Amino acid sequence: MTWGTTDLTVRYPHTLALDAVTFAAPAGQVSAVVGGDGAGKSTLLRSLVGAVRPTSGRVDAPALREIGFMPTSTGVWRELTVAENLDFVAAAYRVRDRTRRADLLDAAGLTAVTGRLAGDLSGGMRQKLAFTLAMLHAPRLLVLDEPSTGVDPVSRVELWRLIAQAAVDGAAVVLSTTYLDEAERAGTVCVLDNGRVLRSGPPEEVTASTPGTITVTDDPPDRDLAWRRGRRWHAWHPGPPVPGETPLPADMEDAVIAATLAGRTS
Ligand SMILES: Nc1ncnc2c1ncn2[C@@H]1O[C@H](COP(=O)(O)OP(=O)(O)OP(=O)(O)O)[C@@H](O)[C@H]1O
Repeated sequence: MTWGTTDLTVRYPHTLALDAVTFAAPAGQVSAVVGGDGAGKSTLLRSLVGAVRPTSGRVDAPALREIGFMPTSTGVWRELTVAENLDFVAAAYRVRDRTRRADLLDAAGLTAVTGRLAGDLSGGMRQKLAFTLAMLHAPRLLVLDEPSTGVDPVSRVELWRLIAQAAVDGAAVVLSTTYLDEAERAGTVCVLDNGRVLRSGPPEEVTASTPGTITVTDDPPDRDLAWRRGRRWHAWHPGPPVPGETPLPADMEDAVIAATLAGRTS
Protein backbone atom coordinates (compact mmCIF):
# COMPACT_ATOMS: atom_id res chain seq x y z
CA MET A 1 0.00 0.00 0.00
CA THR A 2 1.26 3.48 -0.84
CA TRP A 3 -0.14 6.63 0.72
CA GLY A 4 0.67 10.15 -0.40
CA THR A 5 -0.45 13.15 -2.40
CA THR A 6 -1.07 13.89 -6.07
CA ASP A 7 -0.71 17.44 -7.38
CA LEU A 8 -1.51 18.74 -3.91
CA THR A 9 -1.80 22.52 -3.70
CA VAL A 10 -2.37 24.30 -0.39
CA ARG A 11 -2.91 28.02 -0.37
CA TYR A 12 -3.06 30.00 2.88
CA PRO A 13 -4.45 33.55 2.76
CA HIS A 14 -1.10 35.13 1.83
CA THR A 15 1.03 32.12 0.94
CA LEU A 16 1.16 29.33 -1.59
CA ALA A 17 2.47 26.71 0.86
CA LEU A 18 2.38 23.71 -1.52
CA ASP A 19 2.40 23.95 -5.29
CA ALA A 20 1.24 20.74 -7.05
CA VAL A 21 3.17 18.39 -4.77
CA THR A 22 3.16 14.70 -5.64
CA PHE A 23 4.57 12.59 -2.84
CA ALA A 24 4.52 8.83 -2.21
CA ALA A 25 4.87 7.07 1.14
CA PRO A 26 4.98 3.29 0.67
CA ALA A 27 4.25 0.89 3.54
CA GLY A 28 7.35 -0.58 5.13
CA GLN A 29 9.51 2.43 4.31
CA VAL A 30 10.69 5.66 5.88
CA SER A 31 10.04 8.62 3.57
CA ALA A 32 11.81 11.83 4.56
CA VAL A 33 10.63 15.33 3.68
CA VAL A 34 13.43 17.89 3.81
CA GLY A 35 13.82 21.57 3.06
CA GLY A 36 14.52 24.88 4.73
CA ASP A 37 12.28 26.96 6.99
CA GLY A 38 8.93 27.61 5.38
CA ALA A 39 9.55 25.08 2.57
CA GLY A 40 6.15 23.48 3.22
CA LYS A 41 7.20 20.38 5.18
CA SER A 42 4.67 20.78 8.01
CA THR A 43 1.90 21.66 5.58
CA LEU A 44 2.56 18.46 3.61
CA LEU A 45 2.60 16.32 6.76
CA ARG A 46 -0.48 18.01 8.19
CA SER A 47 -2.29 17.46 4.88
CA LEU A 48 -1.56 13.73 5.13
CA VAL A 49 -3.18 13.54 8.58
CA GLY A 50 -6.20 15.59 7.50
CA ALA A 51 -5.33 18.68 9.55
CA VAL A 52 -4.98 20.93 6.48
CA ARG A 53 -7.57 21.07 3.73
CA PRO A 54 -6.20 20.84 0.18
CA THR A 55 -6.91 23.80 -2.08
CA SER A 56 -6.68 21.34 -4.98
CA GLY A 57 -5.21 17.93 -5.69
CA ARG A 58 -5.55 14.67 -3.83
CA VAL A 59 -4.47 13.15 -0.53
CA ASP A 60 -4.47 9.36 -0.15
CA ALA A 61 -4.35 8.38 3.50
CA PRO A 62 -5.94 5.70 5.64
CA ALA A 63 -8.83 6.42 8.01
CA LEU A 64 -7.92 8.72 10.90
CA ARG A 65 -7.80 5.96 13.47
CA GLU A 66 -5.13 4.23 11.40
CA ILE A 67 -2.90 7.30 11.40
CA GLY A 68 -0.34 8.21 14.08
CA PHE A 69 0.84 11.82 14.22
CA MET A 70 3.65 13.41 16.17
CA PRO A 71 3.45 17.19 15.77
CA THR A 72 6.47 19.50 16.13
CA SER A 73 5.29 20.58 19.54
CA THR A 74 6.03 16.95 20.65
CA GLY A 75 2.43 15.99 21.45
CA VAL A 76 2.78 14.91 25.07
CA TRP A 77 0.80 16.17 28.07
CA ARG A 78 3.47 17.62 30.30
CA GLU A 79 1.35 17.65 33.45
CA LEU A 80 0.57 13.95 33.16
CA THR A 81 2.97 11.15 34.04
CA VAL A 82 4.43 8.93 31.35
CA ALA A 83 1.97 6.16 32.30
CA GLU A 84 -0.97 8.59 32.29
CA ASN A 85 0.01 9.86 28.83
CA LEU A 86 -0.12 6.28 27.57
CA ASP A 87 -3.40 5.55 29.40
CA PHE A 88 -4.99 8.59 27.81
CA VAL A 89 -4.02 7.64 24.26
CA ALA A 90 -4.82 3.95 24.88
CA ALA A 91 -8.32 4.94 25.99
CA ALA A 92 -8.83 7.29 23.03
CA TYR A 93 -7.87 4.57 20.54
CA ARG A 94 -9.27 1.68 22.59
CA VAL A 95 -5.90 -0.05 22.74
CA ARG A 96 -6.19 -2.95 25.19
CA ASP A 97 -2.93 -4.69 24.34
CA ARG A 98 -0.77 -4.16 27.47
CA THR A 99 2.07 -6.16 25.93
CA ARG A 100 2.46 -3.74 23.05
CA ARG A 101 2.50 -0.84 25.46
CA ALA A 102 5.16 -2.50 27.64
CA ASP A 103 7.25 -3.44 24.59
CA LEU A 104 7.15 0.09 23.20
CA LEU A 105 8.05 1.61 26.57
CA ASP A 106 10.94 -0.81 26.84
CA ALA A 107 12.20 -0.11 23.33
CA ALA A 108 12.04 3.62 24.07
CA GLY A 109 13.95 3.16 27.34
CA LEU A 110 11.07 4.66 29.33
CA THR A 111 10.09 1.71 31.53
CA ALA A 112 11.95 3.08 34.55
CA VAL A 113 10.29 6.51 34.36
CA THR A 114 6.61 5.68 33.90
CA GLY A 115 5.76 7.52 37.15
CA ARG A 116 7.57 10.72 36.13
CA LEU A 117 5.74 13.79 34.83
CA ALA A 118 6.29 14.14 31.08
CA GLY A 119 7.24 17.77 31.72
CA ASP A 120 10.15 16.58 33.89
CA LEU A 121 11.64 14.30 31.23
CA SER A 122 14.72 15.30 29.24
CA GLY A 123 13.98 16.61 25.72
CA GLY A 124 15.13 13.36 24.11
CA MET A 125 13.01 11.21 26.43
CA ARG A 126 10.01 13.43 25.79
CA GLN A 127 10.41 12.96 22.03
CA LYS A 128 10.61 9.21 22.53
CA LEU A 129 7.44 9.33 24.63
CA ALA A 130 5.69 11.35 21.90
CA PHE A 131 6.81 8.75 19.39
CA THR A 132 5.49 5.95 21.62
CA LEU A 133 2.13 7.72 21.89
CA ALA A 134 1.89 8.14 18.11
CA MET A 135 2.76 4.45 17.65
CA LEU A 136 0.64 2.91 20.39
CA HIS A 137 -2.35 1.99 18.21
CA ALA A 138 -0.11 0.44 15.52
CA PRO A 139 -1.03 2.96 12.80
CA ARG A 140 -0.64 2.06 9.14
CA LEU A 141 0.59 5.59 8.44
CA LEU A 142 2.93 7.20 10.97
CA VAL A 143 3.63 10.90 10.42
CA LEU A 144 6.41 12.53 12.45
CA ASP A 145 7.04 16.29 12.16
CA GLU A 146 10.72 16.94 12.95
CA PRO A 147 10.90 14.14 15.53
CA SER A 148 14.59 14.62 16.27
CA THR A 149 14.81 18.41 16.48
CA GLY A 150 16.44 19.38 19.76
CA VAL A 151 17.34 15.79 20.59
CA ASP A 152 20.95 15.02 21.55
CA PRO A 153 22.95 12.83 19.15
CA VAL A 154 22.73 9.68 21.30
CA SER A 155 18.96 9.95 21.73
CA ARG A 156 18.67 10.67 17.99
CA VAL A 157 20.28 7.33 17.24
CA GLU A 158 17.83 5.60 19.60
CA LEU A 159 14.88 7.45 18.13
CA TRP A 160 15.94 6.43 14.61
CA ARG A 161 16.12 2.82 15.72
CA LEU A 162 12.48 3.05 16.85
CA ILE A 163 11.42 4.80 13.65
CA ALA A 164 13.16 2.24 11.43
CA GLN A 165 11.55 -0.59 13.43
CA ALA A 166 8.08 0.92 12.87
CA ALA A 167 8.74 0.74 9.12
CA VAL A 168 10.10 -2.82 9.35
CA ASP A 169 6.89 -3.73 11.18
CA GLY A 170 4.95 -2.53 8.14
CA ALA A 171 3.96 1.11 8.76
CA ALA A 172 4.41 3.77 6.11
CA VAL A 173 6.55 6.29 8.00
CA VAL A 174 6.73 9.92 6.87
CA LEU A 175 9.00 12.29 8.70
CA SER A 176 10.29 15.78 8.17
CA THR A 177 13.77 16.72 9.24
CA THR A 178 16.25 19.53 8.95
CA TYR A 179 19.10 17.12 9.74
CA LEU A 180 20.15 16.12 6.27
CA ASP A 181 22.50 13.37 7.41
CA GLU A 182 19.38 11.67 8.81
CA ALA A 183 17.57 11.89 5.48
CA GLU A 184 20.34 9.72 4.03
CA ARG A 185 18.96 6.84 6.13
CA ALA A 186 15.45 7.10 4.68
CA GLY A 187 14.17 4.91 1.83
CA THR A 188 13.12 7.94 -0.17
CA VAL A 189 13.71 11.66 0.19
CA CYS A 190 11.52 14.50 -1.01
CA VAL A 191 13.28 17.86 -1.20
CA LEU A 192 10.92 20.83 -0.92
CA ASP A 193 11.62 24.51 -1.46
CA ASN A 194 8.99 27.21 -1.50
CA GLY A 195 6.22 24.64 -1.74
CA ARG A 196 7.66 22.88 -4.77
CA VAL A 197 9.30 19.46 -5.06
CA LEU A 198 12.88 20.01 -6.20
CA ARG A 199 13.96 16.37 -6.06
CA SER A 200 12.53 13.08 -4.91
CA GLY A 201 13.76 9.50 -4.87
CA PRO A 202 16.13 7.22 -3.01
CA PRO A 203 18.90 9.18 -1.23
CA GLU A 204 21.60 7.97 -3.63
CA GLU A 205 19.54 9.17 -6.62
CA VAL A 206 19.01 12.56 -4.99
CA THR A 207 22.73 13.00 -4.32
CA ALA A 208 23.64 11.68 -7.79
CA SER A 209 21.37 14.25 -9.44
CA THR A 210 23.10 17.20 -7.77
CA PRO A 211 23.22 20.06 -10.30
CA GLY A 212 26.33 22.11 -11.09
CA THR A 213 29.71 21.85 -9.38
CA ILE A 214 30.63 21.86 -5.71
CA THR A 215 34.16 22.59 -4.50
CA VAL A 216 35.84 22.89 -1.10
CA THR A 217 37.41 26.24 -0.31
CA ASP A 218 38.62 28.46 2.52
CA ASP A 219 37.47 31.60 0.77
CA PRO A 220 34.30 31.28 -1.32
CA PRO A 221 34.01 33.81 -4.15
CA ASP A 222 30.29 34.36 -3.46
CA ARG A 223 28.99 33.63 0.03
CA ASP A 224 25.40 33.49 -1.23
CA LEU A 225 26.45 30.37 -3.15
CA ALA A 226 28.50 28.79 -0.36
CA TRP A 227 27.86 27.05 2.96
CA ARG A 228 30.08 26.17 5.89
CA ARG A 229 31.09 22.58 6.43
CA GLY A 230 33.18 22.27 9.57
CA ARG A 231 36.11 24.67 9.30
CA ARG A 232 35.88 25.06 5.53
CA TRP A 233 33.31 26.12 2.95
CA HIS A 234 31.56 24.31 0.14
CA ALA A 235 30.98 26.57 -2.86
CA TRP A 236 28.56 25.91 -5.70
CA HIS A 237 28.17 27.14 -9.27
CA PRO A 238 25.62 25.97 -11.86
CA GLY A 239 28.04 24.92 -14.63
CA PRO A 240 30.36 21.95 -15.16
CA PRO A 241 33.80 22.02 -13.46
CA VAL A 242 36.16 24.63 -14.91
CA PRO A 243 39.85 23.74 -15.51
CA GLY A 244 41.72 23.55 -12.21
CA GLU A 245 38.59 22.83 -10.16
CA THR A 246 38.27 19.53 -8.27
CA PRO A 247 34.56 18.81 -7.98
CA LEU A 248 33.38 17.26 -4.73
CA PRO A 249 30.95 14.31 -4.75
CA ALA A 250 27.82 15.62 -3.01
CA ASP A 251 26.41 14.18 0.20
CA MET A 252 22.77 14.81 1.10
CA GLU A 253 23.45 18.22 2.64
CA ASP A 254 25.36 19.39 -0.44
CA ALA A 255 22.71 17.91 -2.76
CA VAL A 256 19.81 19.66 -1.03
CA ILE A 257 21.57 23.03 -0.85
CA ALA A 258 22.75 22.82 -4.47
CA ALA A 259 19.26 21.83 -5.69
CA THR A 260 17.77 24.71 -3.71
CA LEU A 261 20.31 27.21 -5.09
CA ALA A 262 19.76 25.89 -8.63
CA GLY A 263 15.99 26.24 -8.19
CA ARG A 264 16.35 29.82 -7.03
CA THR A 265 18.86 30.97 -9.62
CA SER A 266 17.21 29.38 -12.69
N1 LIG B 1 -1.80 28.47 9.19
C1 LIG B 1 -1.09 29.21 8.33
N2 LIG B 1 -1.59 30.38 7.83
C2 LIG B 1 -0.88 31.10 6.94
N3 LIG B 1 0.33 30.77 6.47
C3 LIG B 1 0.89 29.63 6.93
C4 LIG B 1 0.20 28.78 7.88
N4 LIG B 1 0.99 27.71 8.14
C5 LIG B 1 2.12 27.87 7.40
N5 LIG B 1 2.05 29.01 6.66
C6 LIG B 1 3.06 29.48 5.68
O1 LIG B 1 3.20 28.48 4.68
C7 LIG B 1 4.56 28.29 4.32
C8 LIG B 1 4.96 26.85 4.58
O2 LIG B 1 4.96 26.64 5.98
P1 LIG B 1 5.29 25.23 6.65
O3 LIG B 1 5.13 25.37 8.13
O4 LIG B 1 4.57 24.15 5.96
O5 LIG B 1 6.85 25.07 6.31
P2 LIG B 1 7.97 24.18 6.97
O6 LIG B 1 8.81 23.67 5.86
O7 LIG B 1 7.35 23.18 7.89
O8 LIG B 1 8.81 25.21 7.79
P3 LIG B 1 9.32 25.19 9.30
O9 LIG B 1 10.35 24.11 9.36
O10 LIG B 1 9.85 26.57 9.46
O11 LIG B 1 8.09 24.90 10.12
C9 LIG B 1 5.34 29.31 5.13
O12 LIG B 1 5.53 30.44 4.32
C10 LIG B 1 4.44 29.62 6.30
O13 LIG B 1 4.67 30.93 6.76
